[in-house]
Amino acid sequence: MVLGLPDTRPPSMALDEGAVLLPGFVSKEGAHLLRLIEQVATIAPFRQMETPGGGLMSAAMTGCGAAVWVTDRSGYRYTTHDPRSGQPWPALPPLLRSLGEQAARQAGFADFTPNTALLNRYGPGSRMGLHQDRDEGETSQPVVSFSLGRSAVFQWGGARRTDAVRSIVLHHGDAVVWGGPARLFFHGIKPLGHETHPLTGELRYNITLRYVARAAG
Ligand SMILES: O=C(O)CCC(=O)C(=O)O
Ligand SMILES: [Fe+2]
Repeated sequence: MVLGLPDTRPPSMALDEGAVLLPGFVSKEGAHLLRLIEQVATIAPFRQMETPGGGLMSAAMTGCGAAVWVTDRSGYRYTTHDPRSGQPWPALPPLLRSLGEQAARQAGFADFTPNTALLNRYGPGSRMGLHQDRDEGETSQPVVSFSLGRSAVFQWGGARRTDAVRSIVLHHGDAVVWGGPARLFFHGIKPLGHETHPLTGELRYNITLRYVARAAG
């Protein structure tokens, strides 16, 4: 949290069956996680990817692990290699894997075996439209999301795009886990404003840990 105010939120808040907000779950490790992001980005830099429709994603993305989500004119998919460099994606740092497993366990998913971390970087005005995470080829494992730096408004919907959407502010160090009946629920991020965070300035980072069962080259 910013402004030095005490965080009065409970350690776990249910959003839906299978979906949990864990306020401050990684706040102690936040600075360390930001350094890990920097290390990944040295090898596989953040880039704004092209959508199948020809637009640009407003968040810049990269990732690490066995396979990473990419988008270009030919569609959405996971690849084992960074298309920019032709090299395998950087390895998934053990700390990330372990924090992901711990958050999942806390949310009731004891058997999470993450093999990828997608990294999103949002600047002022960056957003992520309402979507489902459905390219993993596997929905029996949850998605674990860590928020770092600037706060953002997370939109949490339901199984259908037209379901009501709740707005939840995610702060530095917060984790959200969704799996089971909520695994394919729609979610997104509203456009960021212009506040700053002591560790990241105007930027927000998000890490999602996932288990990917299918990937292209
Ligand atoms: O930035 C976030 O909190 C959500 C990111 C997300 O939904 C995704 O990467 O699929
Ligand atoms: Fe998502």
